[in-house]
Amino acid sequence: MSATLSAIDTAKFVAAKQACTYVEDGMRLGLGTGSTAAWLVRCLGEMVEQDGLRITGVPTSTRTAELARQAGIEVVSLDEARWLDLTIDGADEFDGELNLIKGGGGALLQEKIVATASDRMIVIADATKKVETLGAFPLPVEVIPFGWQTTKALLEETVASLDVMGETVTLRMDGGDPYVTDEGNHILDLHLGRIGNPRQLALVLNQVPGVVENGLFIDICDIVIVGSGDGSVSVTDINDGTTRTGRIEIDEPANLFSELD
Ligand SMILES: O=C(CO)[C@H](O)[C@H](O)COP(=O)(O)O
Repeated sequence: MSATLSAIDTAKFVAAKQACTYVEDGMRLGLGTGSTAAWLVRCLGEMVEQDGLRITGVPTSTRTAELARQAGIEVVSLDEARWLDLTIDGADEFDGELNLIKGGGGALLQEKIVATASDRMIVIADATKKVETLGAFPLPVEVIPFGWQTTKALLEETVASLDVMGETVTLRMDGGDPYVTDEGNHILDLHLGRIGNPRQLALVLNQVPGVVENGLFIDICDIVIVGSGDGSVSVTDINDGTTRTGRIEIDEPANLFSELD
């Protein structure tokens, strides 16, 4: 096992480390899902173990719940926590207004509920997630299994007016079977290329019968932390319009790294 992190893992790690500076003793935290959020959970676990940090975490997926428990973080349900101080999560894309596409990992429903139930949401990402206009990443839409083909046809009709080309709506697969979310639903990915008006689209999609939730996060994210492979970070806060830069000293996260293999 190499002890050196790749540039992309370093970027995710330093973004997660920077996000940890927002975490205070006693906080109730929403814990995101995905490879970047996994770094966060490992970093928080280290703070719990080594610094005696006391936090409770509400995971946004069974995967994150398992990881958080392994890391020694006290896990509670959202119904137990009711309201959260902060949610930290990854994203598939973010734009200049800090609107997001999420759900590449299939956890968009719990992620949106948890982030919305938080005083603040911080997104941690590497620079590849920043876009001028959302939509190059296929937009995930969670739909109930009943009548999903009808829902797919209605979604195709809905997005037809957006002037998109080709097969625009595809059922996400897991091996040979439809992907099943933690809530027992399926995911339809919308290949739009460009989303001119994400705010409007988010509202329209949720009007289609069978749609449970879509992966557009509008006015939910407060701060985006972008990490880079050289250890630098940039922090953009939508509330005061500032972007600050800094650097995280990377002391080899050997104990964290070992859990990746
Ligand atoms: O929305 C998500 C899961 O549903 C993830 O946050 C998103 O897919 C980013 O994942 P990663 O950090 O692995 O790139």
